[in-house]
Amino acid sequence: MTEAKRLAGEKAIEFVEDGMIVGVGTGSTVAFFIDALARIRDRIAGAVSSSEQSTARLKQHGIEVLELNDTGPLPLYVDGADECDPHKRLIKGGGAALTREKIIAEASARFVCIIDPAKRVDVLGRFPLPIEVIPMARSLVAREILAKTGGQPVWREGVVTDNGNAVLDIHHLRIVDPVGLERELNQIPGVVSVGLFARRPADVVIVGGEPPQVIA
Ligand SMILES: O=C[C@H](O)[C@H](O)[C@H](O)COP(=O)(O)O
Repeated sequence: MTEAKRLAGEKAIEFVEDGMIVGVGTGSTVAFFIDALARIRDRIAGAVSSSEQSTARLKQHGIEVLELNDTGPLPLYVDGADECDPHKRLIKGGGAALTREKIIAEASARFVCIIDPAKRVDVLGRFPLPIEVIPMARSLVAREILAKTGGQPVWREGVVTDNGNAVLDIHHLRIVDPVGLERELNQIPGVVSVGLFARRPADVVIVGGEPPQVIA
């Protein structure tokens, strides 16, 4: 799968145009994108990063990292996913970076999602759904989710997000209405963000392979 991730990450470079500020996601697939971006760093105006991990890699490559508050809307966001359905709706957050990823996806005109073929599913939910929560609300949110969805919340113990919060992973969900579930879970007090990208799905999905498949 590593090779498929590399092929997807490198293909996404074709969406980068001269002078762009590029939104950059998080994860092992995005790492290949960042490495490819480094080869054209003189042609871009900088990057907005979704995590401390990606910021470190961007800076190692000499790519300037800018603040979203300073850049305003972005033309392009490139990020991976843990699952992707046929409508380009996603589960994200396996690396606990979901909140900043969601913010940058929302701020971007075009969201290009880069995945390996194993991430494709017909119905979302095989991958446990990550939820970022305010630490003091962890048990409350877990109880509400159990009651509302029947899914099994599991605390990702020891993990603290870049925003200082906790993560719950919801197992055993079969997500037939991703937009509705995203809306419902977002309303529970203490939820910071939900790793469902359904209201704002990807615009383009690149599936790594020889050759990569571009689904627009
Ligand atoms: O929080 C992490 C992100 O949502 C990642 O984009 C996602 O987990 C996919 O990561 P990877 O490319 O390592 O499979």
